[in-house]
Amino acid sequence: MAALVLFGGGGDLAMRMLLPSLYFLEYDGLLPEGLKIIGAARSDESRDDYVARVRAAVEGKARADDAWTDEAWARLDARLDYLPVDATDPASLKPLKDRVGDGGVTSFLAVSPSLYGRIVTALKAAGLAEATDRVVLEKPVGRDLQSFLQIDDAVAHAFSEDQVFRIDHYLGKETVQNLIALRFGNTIFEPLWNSLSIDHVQITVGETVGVGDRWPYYDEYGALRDMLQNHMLQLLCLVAMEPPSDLDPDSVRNEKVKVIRSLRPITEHEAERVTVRGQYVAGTSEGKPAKAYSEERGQASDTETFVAVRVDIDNWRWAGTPFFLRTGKRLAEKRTEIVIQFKPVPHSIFDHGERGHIAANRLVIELQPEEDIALSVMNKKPGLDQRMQLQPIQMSLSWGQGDKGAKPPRRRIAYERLLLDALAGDSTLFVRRDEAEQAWKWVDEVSDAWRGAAFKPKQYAAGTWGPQEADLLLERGGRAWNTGHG
Ligand SMILES: NC(=O)C1=CN([C@@H]2O[C@H](COP(=O)(O)OP(=O)(O)OC[C@H]3O[C@@H](n4cnc5c(N)ncnc54)[C@H](OP(=O)(O)O)[C@@H]3O)[C@@H](O)[C@H]2O)C=CC1
Ligand SMILES: O=C1O[C@H](COP(=O)(O)O)[C@@H](O)[C@H](O)[C@H]1O
Repeated sequence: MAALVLFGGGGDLAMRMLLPSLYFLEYDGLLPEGLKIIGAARSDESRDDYVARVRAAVEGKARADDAWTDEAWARLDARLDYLPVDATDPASLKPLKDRVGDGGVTSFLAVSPSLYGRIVTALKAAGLAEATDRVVLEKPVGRDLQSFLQIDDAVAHAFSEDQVFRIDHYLGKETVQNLIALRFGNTIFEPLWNSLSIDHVQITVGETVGVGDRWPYYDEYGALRDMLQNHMLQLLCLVAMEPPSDLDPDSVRNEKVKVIRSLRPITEHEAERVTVRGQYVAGTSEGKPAKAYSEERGQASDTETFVAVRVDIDNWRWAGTPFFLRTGKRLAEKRTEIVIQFKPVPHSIFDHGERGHIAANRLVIELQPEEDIALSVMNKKPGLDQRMQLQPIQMSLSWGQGDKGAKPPRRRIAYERLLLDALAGDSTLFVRRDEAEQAWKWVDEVSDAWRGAAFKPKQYAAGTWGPQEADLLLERGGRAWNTGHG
């Protein structure tokens, strides 16, 4: 690959995530030799000004991680360039094509998704969609199935599927990949990984931030389309999928798509029982007063900033084991976790009141703020009590704690893994067209059900875990959201 072109290379995503990731890859000596990195946007900015902005964006992050060296920066600086282009206009792309030559270009579209269709068409016309070229698309691709198909048809007209890399940055997170290792690198979990042993699964992505300046985008999408359609369904797929026969991109994605196709549709009639929509009102977030969403937006809105759903997967492995998903802005904590709640023992031999209580085993896969996998098991309390007393203990399977005293590995930005894979042409951790299509189909059904049932968001105070209906969603089945850490 001769060049990586960041369309929208001066924007928020590029400056906060992509360019720092590229610096860290450079620091670790992982970028392909000779790769040029070109920022491309409409602003008439000089190379020097652009590079100075990149340095300002990268240096603080790298120093905070104790990973800044002048040598690594000099190597990245030597690769960097900037070209003012309107990516929707083939004529404007001509100088870029001349600059990168024929050695293969990866075009990363860090621009508004509304431009994707026109940009890929222009890339093809400008000779930047040849067999050796690739395109990386940020989420969200589309706002519903119809708009997704419209954009993706244009993409398919310019690039073949193996040249297309649809990013879901959650798939680049270390613990998400560790989930694959846990499930398929060990024998002990697989026999238990089904509805015979697992009572239910919870997936929580809690954020403390509000929508803030992003509301023009967010108000059109809401939590269902911004988070559930992509990140949360991807996590669900990795928990629920059958073992793929190998780690080939298509083997893994074939299994994921089967899961999405097995999601039980949510009907208008069911919407109230199995889904919760919420929107934050004023409250206290991380010790500070927080405005209501409608105040941030400047007027009332029916967009949900919180969603919780009971998802049933209609297949042999998961029949009878619900998956509960919840995500929202301005929640009580920034916490992302997957909880595998095992069934209780069928009969307790320690049944002497509270002291003999047996908590069912629980596997907690924490992605944020810490990265850890912890299994809770019951254990005997040490001592000579006549009646044996039990206590739950947490067994941490954390990857960082292997060598005692050794510095844990630097926590990588998810985009590091994904950029490296896109440059190498490995699409295992990217979303295939049919996966995105099926996910939009299911999400459209949820959205239609909400519309049909005139289902408005319930209010919740900023700094809480969402509307109380989200608790009821589990309480109805005698369950509760995980509140412990681990
Ligand atoms: N920011 C984030 O945290 C996240 C962003 N995303 C996605 O990433 C993408 C980019 O988001 P974000 O960085 O926030 O957006 P920004 O608005 O900050 O940046 C967009 C960039 O696109 C450039 N641009 C606009 N039109 C054109 C054009 N015709 N040709 C070339 N460049 C153009 C703009 O520069 P100029 O005006 O100079 O052309 C600007 O640099 C979106 O798809 C978003 O949904 C996804 C997840 C998180
Ligand atoms: O894609 C998105 O993800 C972020 C949350 O990402 P995380 O890695 O910090 O968990 C979310 O804030 C944003 O709304 C959404 O577009």
